[in-house]
Amino acid sequence: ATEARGNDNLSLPDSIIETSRPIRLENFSEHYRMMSADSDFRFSEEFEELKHVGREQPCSAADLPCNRPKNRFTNILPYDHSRFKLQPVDDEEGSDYINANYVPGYNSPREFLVTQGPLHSTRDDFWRMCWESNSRAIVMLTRCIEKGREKCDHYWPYDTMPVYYGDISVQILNDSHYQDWSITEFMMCRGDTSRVMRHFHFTTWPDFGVPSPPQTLVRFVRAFRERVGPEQRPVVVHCSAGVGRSGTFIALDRILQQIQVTDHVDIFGIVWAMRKERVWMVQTEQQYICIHQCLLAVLEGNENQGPP
Ligand SMILES: CCc1ccc(NS(=O)(=O)O)cc1
Repeated sequence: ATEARGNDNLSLPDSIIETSRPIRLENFSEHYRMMSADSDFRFSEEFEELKHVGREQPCSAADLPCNRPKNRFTNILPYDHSRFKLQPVDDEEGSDYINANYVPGYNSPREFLVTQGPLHSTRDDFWRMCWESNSRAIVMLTRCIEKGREKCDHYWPYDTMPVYYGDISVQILNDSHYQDWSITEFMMCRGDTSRVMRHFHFTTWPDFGVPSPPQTLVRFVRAFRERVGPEQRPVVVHCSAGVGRSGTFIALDRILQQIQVTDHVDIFGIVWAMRKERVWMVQTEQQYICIHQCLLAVLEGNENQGPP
């Protein structure tokens, strides 16, 4: 059985602390049974070992007085080393700042640009990030309002009239609605250049929770990945804080591609690598377990079971 491992000495470099725990796919079902026994005892232990990963890294740009109002949550700040930098505007202090980090995926070490749900005051910066990063896809994993609270600004047009966000115009070209998500195509224009940006909006994922049933998330990741290939452009991913649901989505996307080509999976290592780049990626233990449940459903061939 996997003994509880890890160390209490948090100053040890990653090279000494284990940063990966690969599991053979043929053993995954037994691994899940063992980890979930006794009320998820070993899942709790393993998730706890991720608690401090990355937390020693500075967030000095986020902490500048001119940038503090740009953060939706005061305790969810981007690490300096992996943050996305907007093209600075003249000598305007903080004009390169947005609460967003590059996070690795299966296809690239900077495959995803993970960010908070834009504020009304930062939505122009959000579109500038989409443009300046050369992204062609946005994954949104929250509703704008949940339980009466604003989780994200409605940063895109309500109808097919073009809307300017700073010097970028956005116009809805078409949209498709499904039970748990919608897919919209925008035309983005800046100066004489125009691009198509696709928006994948998952609408039934409760904050701090998990999709129910987990298979719904598997189906969404598949719907996303069959439309967005492994191209060399970052995918913008956000929820409200840009950590819990965003990290869970990225972990599953990476795993579903990896199991096509290898006979093992390292969920612990994937979450470790994400947390080195952005705080709290996969925020709750239930989200960590959900990733395992999604993989189990795929391996057991019932990813299409449960409510359609
Ligand atoms: C405490 C700040 C905070 C708010 C919301 C979330 N959830 S989310 O990252 O899935 O949007 C995570 C953290």
